[in-house]
Formats: sequence, C-alpha cells, structure tokens
Amino acid sequence: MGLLENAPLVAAALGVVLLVSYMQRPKHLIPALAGSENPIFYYMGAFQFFRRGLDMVQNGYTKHREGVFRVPRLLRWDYLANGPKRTAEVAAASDDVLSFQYGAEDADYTMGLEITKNPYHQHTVRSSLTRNITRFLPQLHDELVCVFNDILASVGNDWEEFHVLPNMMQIVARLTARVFVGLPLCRNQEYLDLSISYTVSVFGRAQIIAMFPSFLKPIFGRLLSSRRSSMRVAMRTIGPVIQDRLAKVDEFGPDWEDKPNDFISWLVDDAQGEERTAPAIALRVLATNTAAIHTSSMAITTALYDLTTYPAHILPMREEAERVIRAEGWTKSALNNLVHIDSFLRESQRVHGAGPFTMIRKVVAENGFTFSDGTFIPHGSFLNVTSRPAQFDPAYYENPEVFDGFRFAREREMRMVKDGTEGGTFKHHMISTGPDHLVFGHGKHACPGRFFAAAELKAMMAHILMNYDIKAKTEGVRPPDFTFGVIIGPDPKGKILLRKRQQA
Ligand code: HEM
Repeated sequence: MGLLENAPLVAAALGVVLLVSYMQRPKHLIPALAGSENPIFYYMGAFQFFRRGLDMVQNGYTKHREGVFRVPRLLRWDYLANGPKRTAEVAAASDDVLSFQYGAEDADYTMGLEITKNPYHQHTVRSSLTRNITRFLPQLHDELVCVFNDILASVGNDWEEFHVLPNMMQIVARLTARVFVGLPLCRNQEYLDLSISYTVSVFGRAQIIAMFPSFLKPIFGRLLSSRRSSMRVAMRTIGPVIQDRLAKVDEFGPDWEDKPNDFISWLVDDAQGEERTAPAIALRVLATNTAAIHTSSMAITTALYDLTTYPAHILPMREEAERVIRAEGWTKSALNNLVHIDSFLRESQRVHGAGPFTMIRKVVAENGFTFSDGTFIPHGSFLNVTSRPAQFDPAYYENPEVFDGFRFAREREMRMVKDGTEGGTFKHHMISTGPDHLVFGHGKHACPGRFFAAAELKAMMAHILMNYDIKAKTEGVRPPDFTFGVIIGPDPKGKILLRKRQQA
C-alpha cells in the first residue's frame, strides 16, 4: 500500500501523537498562579507577580499545600514547591540534577566562571571558618568593642538617633574583615568600602544581565561586570598580604611559625593549582564577602527593629548576657548559653528574615527533575521552595502572626524538662534549618556560614544590651520592611534611639 492511500491513517496517528505530547507538556501539569502561555497574558501575569508577588506566593502555598505551582517572571516560569516532603527532596537532589551554583543566575559573568565552576571557598567556610570560631572569638570581641567605640563615638548620656542599616553594615564588614583578613587590613576603609559595595554591584548587575538573551550574555556580561575595577582595589589592599602568605608557605611549608589564623590562611591551605595565586584568592575573599556581609547586617538591623518594637524582651536578654558573660567570658560556650538571645534572633529571622521562596535551583539534568509522586519539572527550569509562608504556617507555629521572641527558648526549656536533655538535637537553635525554618536554606547547601553568622550576631546583640539603652523613635512603631517585587528586607532608612547605658 502506498503512502498516499494511508495518508488519512498517518495523519490521524500523527494527530494522536501531537495531541498526546501536547497534553503531556510538562508546563501544563503544574498549575500557574497567573499568566498563561499566551505572550500577552504571560507578561500581564509577570507584571502582576512583580507587584503582588508576596501575596501570590502565600496564595499558592495555601491553595497547593504539599504541591508545586508556577509563577511567571520576566523571562521564564519559576516553579515553587511546598511542604516538608518536597523541601527534603529538593534539599537531597544531587548537583548534576538540581544545580545550586547555576541557581545563582548569571554568576558566571558577575562573580566569575572560576567561582561557579569550583566553589571551594564554600568548603573553607564550612570547615575551617566554623571549626575556628572558638579560637578567633577573643579577636572578634576585641574588634567588636573597637568598632562600636568608633562608629558610636558620639553616643553619650542623652538619647541620640541611630541610622541602623548603614552603620550595621560598617560594623559587620569590620567584624568579618577581622576574621577574614586580620589586623591592620580589617580597618582599611578602602577595603571595607569594597567589601560592602562589591555585593551591591554583583547583585545589581546580575539583574541587568539576566534581561539579555543567552547569546548576548557573554558580551554584555563582560561589559557590565565590575570585576576588573573591584579586583584593582582588592589587589591594592589585600593583594600584598595574600602574596606574602603564599610566599611563606612556599618557603617554610604549610604550618609555618606565626601563621595567622584567618580566612586568607585557610584559603591558601585549600586552594589548588591555578587557584594558588594572589588575584584568585582575593576574588574568593570578595565572593565570600558577598554571602556574609549584607545578610548579617540585615539580620542584626531586623533584630534591632524588633527589639525596639517589643522592648519587654530587653531586660531578660540583658540579664542573661550579663550572667553568662560574667561566668564564662566571651567564649563559644558562653555564646551557646545565650538561649534567650538565640531564640530572639531566630524569631526575628522567622518573622522578618525570609523572602517568599528560597533554595533556588536550576534543573540541569537533561531529563529534568521528577518528585517522588511523579511531578515533573523540565530541564532548564528554576525550582524554588516556598519559605516565608511555611514560617507563618499555624501547622508549625502557635500564633504565627505574633512576634514571640522567646518561643524557641521555651521549646528548648520544655524539652529539657521532659527529657532532661536537648537530646543532641538543635531543632530550636538559631542555626538549625528545617522545612518550617528556611532562612538559611536546608540540606546539603544550607548556608555554610550560619555558625559564624550566629556567633557574630549573638556577640553583637549581647554587647549592645550590656552597653547601651535602646528604644524606638516612636513607641510601638517598627520601621516598615522594604519590599521590591519579591525582595524583602529591613527598612534601609530606619532609625532607632540609643544612649550609653544608664545603670539603675
Ligand atoms: C544571617 C546571615 C546569613 C543568612 C540569612 C544566610 C543565608 C544563606 C542562604 C539562604 C544561602 C543559600 C542556601 C540554599 O540555597 O540552600 C546561603 C549560602 C551561603 N552562605 Fe549564607 N547566610 C548568612 C550569613 C553567611 C555568612 C556570615 C557567610 C560566610 C562567612 C555565609 C556564607 C555562605 C556561602 C559561602 C553560601 C554558599 C553560596 C555562596 O557561595 O554564595 N553566609 N546563605
């Protein structure tokens, strides 16, 4: 039989195949919150998401509990997964299926290809930085006293307005620099300014680069990158110290006498092959600063807004800080025993510290990513986990809308009363992550710097409580969170009142 005779049959078969494959198009399997495949409605949806993204993600969480939904962004659909089971599956997926590195879109152009291809600094943060907290705490405390005296030099016995975020940025940059690059570089204003501005430049330019189609990104990515100018400043400031450390290792071996205990030394220990040059290591310091400084500055700013809005927490935390530090000094064990401060910081992060979604991953496996219930996410898509809605879910928290600074301290106490121990679990500690608390992500890519961040934040909070009186500019009024699209953060213009502590 000729093809012509069978044409109706072939056409019918082809029609069935097309119909089936159309019906099986993965994007139709996942419900969309707004927009449609039609380009006009798509962009209307994307605009709607930009304006009302926070509310829409909350709706998606409520409507598709334990499910997955998608939202239209400027150039692509983003997939959002809800619930503990899916969070665990995303957290456990291997990097050749769901890529953490490529989740940070266009980082190749902003941070540099060597950072995305070989993120060994994450290991240095996870291992050496965390392991050394006990050893470097005395230096961190020394810098804490010094930087507060410098930045708050004008604060006396009268109440004074304090512009929180920019000052906290300077304080955190200096504390971080003391541990990362040591004295005297940690007080070099040119380096400190770079360590703050580099993050803004990386993330700001990433937003612009993301708007170009893929084939233009290599050209415009390079043109827009601030890397060359930033590296010039880095090499002028920290470059010579890194060069000297590399030379010392070459001459005297890895454990040379008087080797400083700082992040530069640990990077020099971990760097391999072509990474063992001063510019390559300087770039790692900058890359780690982008993860460390703005995040922690926003966390302490948020916490200070909460402290002044809910001042009943001040006295119990001040009493705790004085009692514990008097007994144990500025040690890691003392910081571990600041249970109420830890709880307060965790609650502040729960309520104000998370955007609507987190754990951004790119599906890099050619055959996509499939959840255990068969839900399919196609290759090349971006998959995220909803975070803020989970942190306000009454299934996990009693009165989730209420700021209750000591809710986690009470949970820890109850566990102690019940079991006589916290059972080796840290479920309610500031650093612990879970599907109900995703501020640091969750799983194998959970923030490796969170142990350092927690030590730094607790030390800052204890220092402020022990040395300053603090109150809101207007009683009970909290500087409103800043929101832009789905980005949420503490009010950058917010002010509080401070004075030197008046002994009762
Ligand atoms: C309150 C402060 C901080 C918050 C809220 C925070 C949050 C996060 C989150 C959400 C992630 C991504 C997790 C994921 O996608 O699964 C992350 C990754 C990371 N964090 Fe943090 N972080 C903080 C402080 C720090 C500090 C102080 C450091 C370093 C000393 C640090 C180093 C990193 C690194 C190296 C990564 C991996 C990604 C990268 O290289 O950018 N973080 N953090």
